[in-house]
Amino acid sequence: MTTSPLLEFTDLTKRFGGVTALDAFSMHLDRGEILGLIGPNGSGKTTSFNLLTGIYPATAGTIRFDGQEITNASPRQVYEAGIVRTFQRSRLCLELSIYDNIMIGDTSRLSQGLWANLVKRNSFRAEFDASFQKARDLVATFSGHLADRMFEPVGTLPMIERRRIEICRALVSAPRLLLLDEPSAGMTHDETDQLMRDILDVRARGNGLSIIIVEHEMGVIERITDRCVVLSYGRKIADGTYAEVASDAEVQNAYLGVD
Ligand SMILES: Nc1ncnc2c1ncn2[C@@H]1O[C@H](COP(=O)(O)OP(=O)(O)OP(=O)(O)O)[C@@H](O)[C@H]1O
Repeated sequence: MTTSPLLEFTDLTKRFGGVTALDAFSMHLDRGEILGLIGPNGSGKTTSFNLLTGIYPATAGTIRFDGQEITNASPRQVYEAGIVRTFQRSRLCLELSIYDNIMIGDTSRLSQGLWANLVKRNSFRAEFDASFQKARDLVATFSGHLADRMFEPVGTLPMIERRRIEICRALVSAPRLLLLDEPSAGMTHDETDQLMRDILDVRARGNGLSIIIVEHEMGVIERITDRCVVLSYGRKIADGTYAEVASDAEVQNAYLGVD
């Protein structure tokens, strides 16, 4: 069994002109771990996700995933390595169905192009049925009644269900690392509570999934994370359990301006 970290940042640095968004940030994520990446506004959390997923190149430093260096890999290479993300703002196509939205996340879904599918109807049908079943099974693990509405447009669903669909879209490619960017944004307290249960369920189902969650709701972080890394002005200022980092003087100072 491999015990090396699944993910490692070493001295990861990103400058945008004169702004240092990440400053020699080093951290690791263990296999199967749920890690909270927290810090005040502008501390570099989203930039970390953007470097990890190939949206921006790093100015310096390295990213290793499962023993391979992936610094500056393209978004496609990152996806193929098994890293997927959800976004702060919903990226669902509201006019499209639940099924369509989920299958956008699975680029392995159909092996042939349009013309081959028109000619070879039977093999297309078999591939379609398998992909539909896969999406439906995944949705059913979150919500039985949603699984019966796979062809309804996502725009008719409440926020919690939309978030679930986004998570299903991320999970349909069977990733090893799920990045959640503020999953509670725009949801009520009760919806957030349900979503936390969903996330813990996803992890409990196993498959070795690891999760990094960026979240401003500290109740969420406290309840679902195994460990937290705290950023302030692009620098790591604490690394430990929620209880440890919450009682750290530098963390309290960064959040509250308390000395
Ligand atoms: N594309 C960009 N161009 C210029 N500056 C940027 C860019 N992206 C981020 N920054 C700057 O980098 C710093 C870190 O921003 P980042 O969005 O990573 O913070 P964050 O911790 O995710 O904040 P929030 O909690 O508000 O989402 C900020 O000063 C931000 O203004």
